[in-house]
Amino acid sequence: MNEKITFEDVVQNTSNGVIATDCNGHIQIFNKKARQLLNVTDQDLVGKDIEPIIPSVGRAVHDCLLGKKPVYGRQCPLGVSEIIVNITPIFRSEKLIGTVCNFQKLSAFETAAQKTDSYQNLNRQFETIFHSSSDGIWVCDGNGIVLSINSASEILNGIEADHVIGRSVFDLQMDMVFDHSVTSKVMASRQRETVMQYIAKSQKYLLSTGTPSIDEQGNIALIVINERDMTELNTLRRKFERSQMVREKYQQELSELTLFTLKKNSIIAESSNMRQLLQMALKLSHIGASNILVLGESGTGKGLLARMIHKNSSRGQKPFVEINCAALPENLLEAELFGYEKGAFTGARDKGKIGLVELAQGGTLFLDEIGDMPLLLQTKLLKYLDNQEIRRIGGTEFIKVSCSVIAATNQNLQENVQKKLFREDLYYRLSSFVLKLPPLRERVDDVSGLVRFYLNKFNKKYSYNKTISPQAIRRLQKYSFPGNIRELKSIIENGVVLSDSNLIDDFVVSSVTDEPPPGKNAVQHHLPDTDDLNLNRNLKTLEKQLLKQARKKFRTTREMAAKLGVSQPSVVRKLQKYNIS
Ligand SMILES: Nc1ncnc2c1ncn2[C@@H]1O[C@H](COP(=O)(O)OP(=O)(O)OP(=O)(O)O)[C@@H](O)[C@H]1O
Repeated sequence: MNEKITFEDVVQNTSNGVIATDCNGHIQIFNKKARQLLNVTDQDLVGKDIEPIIPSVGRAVHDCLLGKKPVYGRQCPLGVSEIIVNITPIFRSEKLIGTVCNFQKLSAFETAAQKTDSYQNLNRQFETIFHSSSDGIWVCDGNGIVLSINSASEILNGIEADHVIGRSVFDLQMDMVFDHSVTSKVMASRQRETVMQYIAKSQKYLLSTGTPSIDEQGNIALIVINERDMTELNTLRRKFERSQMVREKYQQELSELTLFTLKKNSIIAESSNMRQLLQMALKLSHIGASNILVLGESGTGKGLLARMIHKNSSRGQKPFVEINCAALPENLLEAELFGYEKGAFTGARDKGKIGLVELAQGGTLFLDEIGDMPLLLQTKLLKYLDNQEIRRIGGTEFIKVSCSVIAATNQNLQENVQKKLFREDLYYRLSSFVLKLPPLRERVDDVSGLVRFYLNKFNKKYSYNKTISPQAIRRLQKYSFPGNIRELKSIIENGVVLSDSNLIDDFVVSSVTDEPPPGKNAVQHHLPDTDDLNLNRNLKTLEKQLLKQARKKFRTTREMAAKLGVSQPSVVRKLQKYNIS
């Protein structure tokens, strides 16, 4: 009769390891297979906590006890191999009394299957990365055969993967898929290469970098090519280059404009220091700057510069009102500047008079010879500059006047400030921007241009066709021109008018003697033949003689001033003093 199989037999002979624990995780029952798989003795297991024996299974047991739920398919390391464990809670009358663990070793096949699974997972991850990359990616083998390309590459190159996979990059190049191949470069150099490709089909520029993967034998196993679309960047670069060109063109136009401006304003400036100064002046015009102080010796072109600043500013169409602060006595100057109401003072016109500041409304007020402005008037001017309003002499009403102010002087204003001849606050108010005109002797490069300019001008004016030789111009370039451009202008005008020959050289050269003639000095030459040695009287006589001579020779007081080396207002005052008309 067949022997009856007990439950014990079943448990002991099952191919799985079986361990039962109490609800504390202590081992109560185990079978042979369990002992075998764990490679332990009975004593190692009986009543022992499962966790120190197989920690990963122990943890699973505790999970099962805590959750009161089975734990299936837990993969746990066991020495160098792995086991797969199912743990089920044991209930009696619904009370949890322990667990039963059923486990078996993973076979080599099962381990391989597991590994394949994880490879598949990895592969899936790579596939996702490969196809979701916005950069194009190609993979070629060591012979340049395309193994795969990603979706971005299909778009960037305007191709389909099926049409290129399995083909050689050399073929693709022949078929004009791209103009040159980075893969072939990598194959030749065996190192990372980068090329810029033009893709005719998609009309894109791609920056392609090929990176080789070298195997253990030192052969190129794979070449991975990464493509980046540079079309956008190239468009941006082209736009940038275009805007650069436009900027250069504007700059060129600006410098041409400067030349044009100079021509328009009859300003000659060939020397670099003068050009720089004029550029600065034009900038001030364009920004609508006010309170510009122009410094420079007499005849250097301060008035001309002030007019240029005005003309080229947004106020150019508005009045340019010029007042020579040295030319009028204090009371008249005030009336001229600020105007007066009728009957404001004896001699005032019946109707009253509008002042120059008011006339300059919206335009430019040019205060020439500001250094000669009397102190009392300086205070009134400062008040106007601060409040932008004036009150006519004898008037009660304040009138708002907005104009830009340019002041000029050949004096050292800072020195005047120190000597208390000029108000310091006014000085700072007027000198927000300072332009210093160099004397002509410091801009020799301008001489020849100025000579040609004025020769041409006076030839036209007097209907002559006089000329000057380069040698005479060179002589002029060595002259110190105490009267600056005004003196040069006057020499050329006189040369054109007075010189007998067509060539004005002789006249010009004789006009520019810096040194007095040998044996005689200027004073001796003009000394009256008298026994009267009174210094003051003789100086006055000499001054009068010189003024008379200059009056005869020059048409304007400015020209006289240039030659005499004093300011024009002082010439005017002296002419009045000696009653020379
Ligand atoms: N760069 C220049 N190009 C051509 N002409 C010039 C130049 N600079 C000055 N001039 C001419 O020289 C003369 C004197 O110029 P301007 O009256 O402007 O000088 P200034 O410095 O104001 O003299 P002052 O201090 O005596 O008033 C003018 O006829 C002017 O046109």
